[in-house]
Amino acid sequence: MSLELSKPRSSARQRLSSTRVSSTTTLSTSSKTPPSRASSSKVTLNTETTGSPFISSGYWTRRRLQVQWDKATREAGSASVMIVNEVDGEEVPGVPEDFRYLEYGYDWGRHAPDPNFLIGCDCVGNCGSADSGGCCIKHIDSDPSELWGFWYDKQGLFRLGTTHMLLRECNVNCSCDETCRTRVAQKPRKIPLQVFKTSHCGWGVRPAVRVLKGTLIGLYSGVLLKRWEADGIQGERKNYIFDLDHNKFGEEGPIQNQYSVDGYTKGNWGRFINHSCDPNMQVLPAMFDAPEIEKSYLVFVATKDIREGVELTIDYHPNLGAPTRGKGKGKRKRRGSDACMCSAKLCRGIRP
Ligand SMILES: C[S@@+](CC[C@H](N)C(=O)[O-])C[C@H]1O[C@@H](n2cnc3c(N)ncnc32)[C@H](O)[C@@H]1O
Repeated sequence: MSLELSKPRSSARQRLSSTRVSSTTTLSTSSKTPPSRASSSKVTLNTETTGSPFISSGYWTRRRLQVQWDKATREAGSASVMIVNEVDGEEVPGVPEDFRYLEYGYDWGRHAPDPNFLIGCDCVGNCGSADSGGCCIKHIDSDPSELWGFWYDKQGLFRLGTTHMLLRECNVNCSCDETCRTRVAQKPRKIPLQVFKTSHCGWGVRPAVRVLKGTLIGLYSGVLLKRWEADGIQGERKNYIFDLDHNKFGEEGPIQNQYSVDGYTKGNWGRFINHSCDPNMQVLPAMFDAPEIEKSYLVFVATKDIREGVELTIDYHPNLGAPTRGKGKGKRKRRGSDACMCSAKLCRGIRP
């Protein structure tokens, strides 16, 4: 999946590739089948939580995993994430035995940012209000893509179609207060979600309430790794790695300065987002607690009004262009390990 900030675009360019290119954020989807549950092959019937005969495998039971997620979301002050399966007997989504739910942000490890280098604003109160001083309405480095703030409307919805491809929010060094209109991605997630078993794409994510176009649904979380470390990861874990390879000029710079997010053993609901050729979300980078763009967050933004219960999806490879009927499911193969199983009318047929 990729994001390009150098050109004014209204949607993120996303791609799947094991060969990374500059200015991209990649979510690898190379495994043959949706990862199933934890590592142990022992299969037992579990009736612990619901009384129904869900198939349990390995360490995780539905109840154990749900308790962990409930605790983490509560502690983060976020809305709930429920595990739901109305399709078959698989009790839990595929997570490794040492999985830890991380609702918000990154496990920075050795790469913790230094907030002292964050540039703050001098606004008073709520940036953009008549008496704030208006310092946030300014160009930084004469670059319109860095126009500070105001890509959100008064309801905190992202103004889709603006040229801003970087959500630079106010931060700890700003003089404004918590009511500031630019602080949206950094706030706890408000939309309650379900991680649910889909009919064809393993587990996916859906909202438990209606979601308005422009809503920032939340952030992708995980362990921050140097890109060269992430490049060495193989197997199932590779499916949960996002490369943070966007930057202001669309150039990546040396690999030593590039990062990826590994959502495999630590992560949130974002690791279960499936691909669709006609998605209802896009991914944008957001900065607010790290001065380096290479360490920005990945934010899922609704690009349509989404009804309760409709699966949330992104295009893993939007730079392939819009699918057309001629190149869609009618003509391309939909079998095999790389078959796209999204139900879009204009499905490309092949999963990127
Ligand atoms: C990041 S994971 C998404 C969560 C995954 N469905 C699960 O159960 O854990 C990416 C994997 O989901 C599956 N997947 C996602 N979108 C798909 C699609 N449109 N068609 C088929 N499989 C898909 C593929 O197995 C892919 O490697």
